[in-house]
Amino acid sequence: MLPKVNFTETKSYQYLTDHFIEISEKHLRDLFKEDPHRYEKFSLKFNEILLDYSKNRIDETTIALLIQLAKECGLKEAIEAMFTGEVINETEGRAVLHTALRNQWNEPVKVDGVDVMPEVNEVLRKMEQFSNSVISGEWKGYTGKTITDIVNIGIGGSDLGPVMVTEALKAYKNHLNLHFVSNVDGTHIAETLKKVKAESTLFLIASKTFTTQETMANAHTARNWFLQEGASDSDVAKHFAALSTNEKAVAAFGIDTKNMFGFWDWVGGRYSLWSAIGTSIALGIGFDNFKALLSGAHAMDRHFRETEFEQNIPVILALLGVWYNNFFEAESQAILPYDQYMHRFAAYFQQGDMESNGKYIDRNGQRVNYETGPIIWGEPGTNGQHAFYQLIHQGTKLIPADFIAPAQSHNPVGTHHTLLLSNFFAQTEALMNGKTEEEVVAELKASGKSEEEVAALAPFKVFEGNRPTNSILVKKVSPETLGSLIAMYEHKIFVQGIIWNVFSFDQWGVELGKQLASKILPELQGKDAVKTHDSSTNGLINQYKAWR
Ligand SMILES: O=P(O)(O)OC[C@H]1O[C@](O)(CO)[C@@H](O)[C@@H]1O
Repeated sequence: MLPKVNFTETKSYQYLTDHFIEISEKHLRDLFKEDPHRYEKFSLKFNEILLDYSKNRIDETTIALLIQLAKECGLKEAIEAMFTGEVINETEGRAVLHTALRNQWNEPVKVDGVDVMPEVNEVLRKMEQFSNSVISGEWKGYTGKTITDIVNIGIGGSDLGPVMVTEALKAYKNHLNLHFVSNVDGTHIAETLKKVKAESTLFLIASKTFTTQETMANAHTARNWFLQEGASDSDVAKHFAALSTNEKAVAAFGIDTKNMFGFWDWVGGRYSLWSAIGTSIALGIGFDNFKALLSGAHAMDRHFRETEFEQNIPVILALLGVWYNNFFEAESQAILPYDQYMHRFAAYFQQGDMESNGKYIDRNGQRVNYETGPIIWGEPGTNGQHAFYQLIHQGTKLIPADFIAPAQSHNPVGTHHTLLLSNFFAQTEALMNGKTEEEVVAELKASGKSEEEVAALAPFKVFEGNRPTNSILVKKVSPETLGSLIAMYEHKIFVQGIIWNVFSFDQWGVELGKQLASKILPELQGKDAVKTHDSSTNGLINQYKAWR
């Protein structure tokens, strides 16, 4: 069982409330002037990842109090409860063990007294065999041709992780073309099918439950297309595989369960890229690279479980997030990777974070009286700079941001990487220091502007600064480092869920829309005018029916 503490009733919260008044009046510029050792004090290194969190609106007391808060909320016990397979997803009655999927040291992990590692290793072995045989060309399609294209059909956690990872690790890609179909909008599958040939395409139907409406609709369309292209029912086995926990539904769909890669109910959808859901990753970058991704995540798991909170990267990131969310009242958190390959990283953690901690009921079943999960957003630098950074620099909202960049590029073309990184370093410095009125006036005068012009323009050119950032500099975006980075954010989300006292591993909030859609579907299919809803919903449905 997880602790169920209201963090706003702890002693450390009270101290933090007083301390906040003091810190909120200070400018980061001054904090750096007062203490020239901030970087040494507020940076951490783990393997080839450096976290510099010195450009945050904190001092040593802030960190000490936040750590005290984590302790008062029972974080240590909670971490152990997760790693040891306790049923911490209480509303669904499940353990939470994505860490077992990447448990490369193979220590036993027990669920209901049974070690899950033999089963985990067995699925990994099957994924290895399968991906090797498809990549090598040993696996043949129904006309005897080798496979050239993989189409992963899944949504949410059965799509976002594989998409994000295969994009981030594109530099490691082999000859197989990867396609991902998620949206139930027929355009997504139709446009994908235009690009592939039935005889050389392998469809992976990725769905934990194997009941998700979008995925099932796309899977049926793919199979119908496959049969229309000249293949027969008996050819389906060579071209369709399932990644799922639901053997019965897989068989009912017509996929040979020999081609099924299983996982377990203790793997949450948004934490499932490490499981059989990662088969498209293993196919696209090879099993050894997939294994390296798991190793990187495992290394971060050990760091998270074994390191004192003061040096614990996910814990520190989480506590900084709580500091801004609950004291500075920041509503969102930006994730800004200065790496084009990582262009889906923020989108991936929109599900990871917002589906986990976007909850207003606490673990006692009570409505919370404080803010929980932030809005996560972001785009890769430098594109973001030319889109929304204006608001981060001079807007009225405080947007704490994580800047992520690799020191080495996979594409060292001319001076591109140096240009990119000069922006990475410049942005966090600019956000921290800003530009004072004095500096602006001096600059305008030096450019030959009149007194009047200087006075008129100056307010627009001033940057308050004092905008907090984390800089996460990695050596290179390798499978190991990416694995560690993903696990780092997963654990950050876990820590915040513990402090906010929410259940981070269920997602009841996505059910209502699904329920209503299934009620509306037959109404759309019928001819009669719809009168069963409010006037807005009726009006919209009936106009749709008139226009379609
Ligand atoms: O893998 P499944 O069962 O198709 O579910 C897909 C997604 O749907 C959700 O349940 C809700 O969006 C996610 O948590 C999950 O990742």
